[in-house]
Amino acid sequence: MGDLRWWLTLARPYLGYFALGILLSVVTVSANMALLAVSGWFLASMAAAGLVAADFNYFTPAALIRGLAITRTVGRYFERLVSHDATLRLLTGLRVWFYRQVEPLSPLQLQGLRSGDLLARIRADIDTLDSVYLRLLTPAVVALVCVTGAVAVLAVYSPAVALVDLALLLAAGALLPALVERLGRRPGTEAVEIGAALKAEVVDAVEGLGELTVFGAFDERRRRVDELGRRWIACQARLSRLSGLSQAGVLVFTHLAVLATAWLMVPLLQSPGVAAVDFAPVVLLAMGCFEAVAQLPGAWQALGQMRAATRRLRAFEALRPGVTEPEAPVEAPANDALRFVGVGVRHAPEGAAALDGLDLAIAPGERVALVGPSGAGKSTVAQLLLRLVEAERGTLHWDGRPIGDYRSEDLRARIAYVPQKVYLFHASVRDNLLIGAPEAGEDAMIEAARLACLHDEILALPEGYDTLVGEEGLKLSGGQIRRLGIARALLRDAPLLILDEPCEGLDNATAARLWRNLDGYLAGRTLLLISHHMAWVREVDRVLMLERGRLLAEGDHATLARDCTDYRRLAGGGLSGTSSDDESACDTPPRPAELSS
Ligand SMILES: Nc1ncnc2c1ncn2[C@@H]1O[C@H](COP(=O)(O)OP(=O)(O)OP(=O)(O)O)[C@@H](O)[C@H]1O
Repeated sequence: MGDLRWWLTLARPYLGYFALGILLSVVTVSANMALLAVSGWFLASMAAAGLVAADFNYFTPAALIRGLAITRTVGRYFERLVSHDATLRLLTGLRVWFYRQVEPLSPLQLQGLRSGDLLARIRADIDTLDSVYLRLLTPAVVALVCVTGAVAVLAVYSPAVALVDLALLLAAGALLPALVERLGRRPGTEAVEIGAALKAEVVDAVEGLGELTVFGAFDERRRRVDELGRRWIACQARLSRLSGLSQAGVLVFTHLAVLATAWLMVPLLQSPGVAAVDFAPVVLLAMGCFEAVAQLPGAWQALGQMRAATRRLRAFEALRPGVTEPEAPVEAPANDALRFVGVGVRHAPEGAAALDGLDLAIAPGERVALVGPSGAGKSTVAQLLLRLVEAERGTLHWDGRPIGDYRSEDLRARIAYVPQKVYLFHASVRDNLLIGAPEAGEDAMIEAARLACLHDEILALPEGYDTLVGEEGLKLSGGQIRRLGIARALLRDAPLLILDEPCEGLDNATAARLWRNLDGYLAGRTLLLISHHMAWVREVDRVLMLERGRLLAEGDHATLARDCTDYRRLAGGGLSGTSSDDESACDTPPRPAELSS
């Protein structure tokens, strides 16, 4: 009931269309029932008049029959038109609702969902819900109205006939659906869940096709897809069998009603007030009533699927955006003075802290490198600045104000970010470059590509800047993808540049060239470099070393390389003039305060 209320709230803007569609459905089904009854009466009356050679005005009933036939056809046409229109509007409304639930969520909150599963929710689950109107509400209202009307007409001839038919109609329109709903609940729920898992598995397998082939894991994955496919088909087969049986059940009740009505009508034909020609219309009307309930078992059978789809969609209602926007935001920051005071971040409520009381400061225009072992929390610092995660404790000040005072949009506008994994869209090189700066001109784009040491390689592609990069940049090398990500960020012309592992996949000569280009570009900008590439780290103003979410040491590269064992161990062979295994110089790492003093 709660789910139906939820659905009705979402469908409120379209209730007028639904009401019109249902009204047209009632008119169509009523016209059909009346057509059967009037035709029966007409044929019987014509036959009776023929037997006794009496005069019979057949013009009026013939006109009525024609009128009912036209009403039925035209009614069906407009009913389909209106109900399809209403359904498509509802689909749009549901998709917009779903998008509104997902949009404020951080990409990190959606990471737990497989992309195929998200696709299944936005497509198949929403499609399932559109049938609440077509398959559930409309047949239920039509059955209620038409059966009430028809039984009232039957009662005029014989209360006994009306009662018996009502009982059989209840059996076909209420008892049978309840039974079918009970039996269809489990396969219906499973069909939705297994269908979604199947989509997710197939999308995952296609995305990881390269790895599966190289590691010889393709057959195992195919076996899993086959298994899910088999289970899904089994659910569908059970649902189809149930659907066939329920339709057969409606037919059985229809024929029982015809037999019972005929059996009860025969003795009544002797009584005054009932004419012999009434036999055919009463029996045909009793039969026609079942058209109104015929769809109900199927509708109730789909209830299990509808409930499962609703549950999967409503799961998003419980998700709150990971980052809250201020009610009264202040002006965007004027500079990039950043100060972390005791900042703690946890990616999952029950998970370990990614940042655990981090204290650090970055001055506007400073070039800072964030180093530390894997999992130390370096990327989390970038995610905090990008407002993808929120600190659970401590404060992060930006231009002297807590970060939560600003609109996320304003902060992101100040940042050019190259993530650890650069994502390329299946579009041209140009489109991928312009994502962060759609207004940028051709010259600015080429300049950014030059700075990222990519321009010549783009020109060598078959269609230069118009070459399609393929799914996730399949047609480019790892180093090219990374430099495209860098060029895209540089084109944004933002005052704070955050580079997360920018040298990954680059040879030393290209990395050196790239740094020389960046050196000029960075004038007047702030750089936060997250890197294990010592050739770049040694060039920045200050190195901040993190470990387990805390600042372990800070200073310039030379000082750290001289005084800090952990830094030397981390830098490994990247330190010239310092032996990485000479650990005697700094047995206990200097505290940040000692180093910066
Ligand atoms: N989306 C996430 N959900 C749950 N835990 C996460 C998530 N992202 C990071 N973590 C955890 O937070 C901690 C810090 O991760 P982070 O990515 O910031 O480390 P890092 O220093 O950048 O590591 P690397 O050098 O390997 O990129 C790690 O323990 C990691 O497992």
